Parts: sequence; C-alpha cells; structure tokens
Amino acid sequence: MGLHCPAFYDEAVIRRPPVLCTLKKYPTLFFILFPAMKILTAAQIRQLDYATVSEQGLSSVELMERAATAFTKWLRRRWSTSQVPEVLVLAGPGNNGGDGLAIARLLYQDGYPVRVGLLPAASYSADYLHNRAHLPKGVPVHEIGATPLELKPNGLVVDALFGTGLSRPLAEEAAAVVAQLNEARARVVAVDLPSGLLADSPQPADSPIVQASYTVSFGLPKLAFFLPQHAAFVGEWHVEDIGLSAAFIADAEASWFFTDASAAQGLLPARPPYAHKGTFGHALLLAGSRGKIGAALLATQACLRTGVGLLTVRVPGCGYEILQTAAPEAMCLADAHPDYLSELPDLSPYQAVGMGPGLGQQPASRGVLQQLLEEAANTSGQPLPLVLDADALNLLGQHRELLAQLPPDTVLTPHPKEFERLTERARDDYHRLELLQAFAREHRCYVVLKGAYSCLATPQGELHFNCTGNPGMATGGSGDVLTGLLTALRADVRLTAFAAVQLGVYAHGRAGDLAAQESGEPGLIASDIIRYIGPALRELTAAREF
Ligand SMILES: NC(=O)C1=CN([C@@H]2O[C@H](COP(=O)(O)OP(=O)(O)OC[C@H]3O[C@@H](n4cnc5c(N)ncnc54)[C@H](O)[C@@H]3O)[C@@H](O)[C@H]2O)[C@@H](O)CC1
Ligand SMILES: Nc1ncnc2c1ncn2[C@@H]1O[C@H](COP(=O)(O)OP(=O)(O)O)[C@@H](O)[C@H]1O
Ligand SMILES: [K+]
Repeated sequence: MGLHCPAFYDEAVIRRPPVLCTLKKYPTLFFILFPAMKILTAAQIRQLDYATVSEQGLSSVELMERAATAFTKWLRRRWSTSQVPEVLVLAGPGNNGGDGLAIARLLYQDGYPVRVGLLPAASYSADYLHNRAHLPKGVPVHEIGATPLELKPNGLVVDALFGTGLSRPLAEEAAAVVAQLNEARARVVAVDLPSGLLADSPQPADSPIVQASYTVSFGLPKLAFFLPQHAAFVGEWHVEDIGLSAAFIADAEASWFFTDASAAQGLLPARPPYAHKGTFGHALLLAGSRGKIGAALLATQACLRTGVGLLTVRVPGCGYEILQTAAPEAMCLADAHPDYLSELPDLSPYQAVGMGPGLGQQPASRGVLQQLLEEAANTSGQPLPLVLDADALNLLGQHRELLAQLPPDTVLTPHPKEFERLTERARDDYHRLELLQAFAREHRCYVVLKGAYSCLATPQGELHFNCTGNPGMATGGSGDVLTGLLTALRADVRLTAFAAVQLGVYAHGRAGDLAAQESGEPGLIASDIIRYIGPALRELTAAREF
C-alpha cells in the first residue's frame, strides 16, 4: 500500500518508499536516518521516467505496465467485480491515455465489465498506440467528446485523459467530457492526476478539471495534491510505488517536500537512561487573558505531555489558581495585571519561550512581545528559541516594524488568516506559498502555515507539507496544543530547530489522528489531542542506543 492522504489515519503501517533503497548515496548519517521526501516538478517527473527506464533496462511500455498494474491492484482492493456494474475508462492521446488502455485490459482480464471511451486527437504517443493495439477485442470502444457520455448508475469512471503532460487548460472536446463528468457527479478515479489539473503551477480559476473522488498517482505525490483549492478535484489521493529510480530522486534538486511517517519516524531521540529534568530543557509559556485562560492551559498540558523537563507558565492574575489547580506539574508566575500580561519575567532560566495562546491584543501585551524579541535576540551565544502563535502573531501584524526584530530561527504558527495579517491577501494557494517562502527567507524564521497539510517554510526557502491531521482538528484550541508541543521541542537542546518543528507538526497531526480513531472527527476536542501526544511521540522515537 502506498502513501495516502490523511483521511485514512487508521493505517499505522510505516512504509518506506523507494528513496530509502539508495541511502548509500546520501553523504551524511543525518540524511540516512531522516531522508527528505521530495515533491518533484512535472518536468522532473518526465526525466525520472527516462532515468528509471534506462537505469533498470526497461522499455517505457514496461514502465507503463507497472503503473497500470499498480493502479489496477489499488482498484481491486477497493471494489470487487460484483460491486461495479461498469468501469468506463476514458483515454486521452498521451501516456496517461496509454495507462488507461493498459488498465482497461488488466481490469477486463480480471473480470470487470469494462468499456473504453477514446478522445480523438491529431497524434498519439507510441505507448498509447501499443496499448491500443493490445486492447482485447471483447472490450467495447467508442469515441468521446462530440457525443454525450452514457454513464451507468453506480458505475466507475477511470479518468486517463491527461496527466502530467498537460501543458495548458483543456478546451473543446476534452473540456466537454470534463463538464459532463462533473455535472453527472460521476464516481471518478483519476489516473496520476485529475485531468485538466496542472501538477505544480497556477492555472485560471475557471479551468475545466475533472472532480475525481479518488486520485491514484505513481511514485511521488504532486504539489497540486497539497493545496486546499484543489481538494474538490483531487478527492482522496493515494500514491502507489512503481519502482521509479531512487537514485534520480535522491539527486534531484527540490524545494518542496512532504513529511510522512517514514520521514518523521525516529526524529525524536530516545531519553537517555541517566536523563534528569535538566536534560530536556525549561520552557516558558506566555499565554492567557481573562476569558481565555483555557488556551494557556491547553498549551501548558501539551507542553508537559511532549516531555519538557520543566515548565513555567506566565498568566495574568486571574489565571493563577486555575493553572495551579489544573496543571500541578507546571510552575506558575502570575502577572501583576489581573486580566492580561503586562510584564516580561526574567528570561535567564529558560531554553525556549512560547507566546500567544489566548493572549489578547492589549498594548501592554504588545510591550511584553517587543521586550521578548529584544531580549531573546540579545542572550549571550545563541538567540533564545521562540514560538509565536495566535495574538502574538496578530500583534506582529499590527506592528510590522517588530518583524525586523525576530531572532533567527523563531517559529511562527499562523493559520491562513493570521498569515494574511502578517503579509497580504493571497490571490490563490500558489501565491500564498510564494508569500510564505519569501517571508521565511526574509525573516530567517520557520513558519508553519496551519490547516490540512500544514506547510512548514524554512529560512532556506524549503516548503515541507505535513501528512498527518484530520478535519476533526478544526476545533478551537487545536492550535494552542501545537504551540505547547513546539515550545517543548524547542526547549530540547538535542533537536535542531528544523527537526523540532517538523517533528512537532507531524506529531500534533498524528495525535489528532489517534484521537479521531477514538472519538470520531466531530467529537474530537483539543484536550483529546493532548491525551494522544504521548502515544504519537512513542511511535516517532528512535531506538535507544547504548
Ligand atoms: N514516471 C511516470 O511518471 C510515469 C508516467 N506515466 C503516465 O504518463 C503520463 C504523462 O504522459 P504524457 O507526458 O504523454 O502526458 P499526458 O498523457 O498527460 O498528455 C500529453 C498529451 O496531451 C496533449 N495535451 C497537453 N495539453 C493538452 C490540452 N490542454 N489539450 C489537449 N491536449 C493536450 C499533448 O499534446 C500530448 O498528446 C503520466 O501522467 C502518467 O499517467 C506512466 O505511464 C508511467 C510512469
Ligand atoms: N482539516 C484539517 N486537517 C488537518 N489538520 C487540521 C485541519 N483543520 C485544522 N487542523 C489543524 O488544527 C490546528 C488548528 O489551529 P488553529 O487554527 O490555530 O486553531 P485554534 O486557534 O482554534 O487553536 C492546526 O494545527 C491545523 O493544522
Ligand atoms: K488523469
């Protein structure tokens, strides 16, 4: 089974894609342990195809057969022959269509009732023609485009019109087919990409694109799968392994990555046998205001559950008793003001500071933020690691002059609205990624743009999409849990800034997935995520070495 989108959080199997097969090529032990999972461009995928064929002594039609076989196996696992009255395979003129024709043959041989619709074109790819010639005579074939598609109720449509070779938005016959499929709300399984969708670049908002229920892709996920604006087209996506050249992938330049189980596994070092609480750092949380002490409490409990050595929480006076009662493991420093934070405590005891959950936007709290930025940058040696969330970000958005003071490697965790307040309104998801990349580079910080497939931007301009999490986490307080979790990991001096944030975002989503298995998505609340931080981290901890 391959990589899949997070809707399927019940699968605990940690599977290593082919990248790991050529780990000897990686120059350092770090990369051997923690390979970055790359997302390649459509152009690189074409080269990958050639590299695979020449490296493995295959013909391109043999590689196509592998893709078709992988797709067919996926389909067979999901629907038996008796569950589908018909499979209509729609084939375009290129290799995506060639995949479709091979899939039609394999499904027919497996006993599925198959029909093929061919999109006429001026020319066809060689491998398309090969598979066209090998289509069994028993499979009915007709042309599509000019005439209405006849769709059987409850039938399946395999969309093999266009894949990564699409060079411009669809028009004429192809657009007419897409319109009919979408209007009929057909149950579509797209081969590699929903037809009409570009793999990794923006396109006009009204482009005709197939609205697939499922997309089964080959080798590596495409960038388009991770963007919210494409959710209605891509549906539930899966990536099937077809043995593409691991050496090519390892050498390929990339600035987009994804963090799946195999990339996250082992990121957390085991606790040494003689560890003491100083080993894991002392964190400070600056959080809460009257009516929002719950946010401070959620961040506190998440920080504790992530394994911080010591935790001190600074809350306004009204939060003191609540914190001391609900979280006896944390120390509490009450602010002089009863309702909001007005003073920054001495920072010298701490290895990391998290600020923002439930903070409010009082001018006095802005003063605390400003002083925090100044003092964190001026600590002797390395700057003090900071995690800024929620109202700390909103205050930064209102006073953008403060952005220049962010200490290097600060972690910011905005949701899209908070990010807009820090930058500008994005035209679309691709523009938002550009803004994200530019912001992280300019301010030399890590930015976690939260949502489905939270995207971590690094100071080097890399974008890492996270593969855990589920819509049950779209509930008040989930973000506060992330702040506590990340603050604990930033206080752990054994982790680099990047490893802490990558691990933290992955573990947060994984804890949410485990919680959703118990409570279901609608019933999930932020406290449930906290209960599963421990089990999620246990899965991700490296073996203890003596
Ligand atoms: N390594 C891989 O990625 C593999 C890819 N394979 C398949 O090959 C596909 C890519 O094949 P191709 O490069 O032939 O590309 P496609 O089959 O996606 O499309 C190319 C064809 O569409 C035409 N075309 C492009 N844009 C059009 C538009 N807007 N309107 C009308 N015609 C348009 C081109 O002129 C060409 O004939 C992948 O998506 C995948 O399905 C597999 O067969 C094998 C392995
Ligand atoms: N549909 C989703 N899929 C995966 N994760 C999600 C989804 N919706 C929300 N989340 C996660 O839940 C958290 C919500 O954070 P945030 O919006 O700050 O909530 P709050 O401010 O209420 O705490 C983020 O980490 C986000 O990635
Ligand atoms: K397709």
